[in-house]
Amino acid sequence: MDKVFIEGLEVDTLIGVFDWERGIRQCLRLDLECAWDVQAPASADELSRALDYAALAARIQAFAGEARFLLVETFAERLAGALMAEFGIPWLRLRVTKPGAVPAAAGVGVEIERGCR
Ligand SMILES: Nc1nc2c(c(=O)[nH]1)N=C([C@H](O)[C@@H](O)CO)CN2
Repeated sequence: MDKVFIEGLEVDTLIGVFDWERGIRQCLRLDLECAWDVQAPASADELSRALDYAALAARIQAFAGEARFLLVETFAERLAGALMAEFGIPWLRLRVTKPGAVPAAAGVGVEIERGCR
């Protein structure tokens, strides 16, 4: 299966369950893999047939800018749904890391897979 991916995309968003988290913005780090045929855009050498990773990244930044979720689970689910619907992605794996949440850990978060390969 071919994939288009974005690795280590950092976004600022309002996220967290505690009162002190509702008044600040925090960084999330996103790793995204999307099933997408690479042969067709490669044979035509045309961006219009490719899954445009720059457009994906811009949409993710806009989503994070408006989001106000409590849980990283909710952030991941809603973002995955939006990207699949808007870009026609049949399958994706999305990992959302909240780097500062547990100081003794390099990162904590969730990873989800949605759709069919
Ligand atoms: N499974 C989760 N556990 C926790 C979350 C979360 O979003 N999903 N969030 C918090 C707090 O917001 C924490 O990140 C503050 O440091 C705790 N556990």
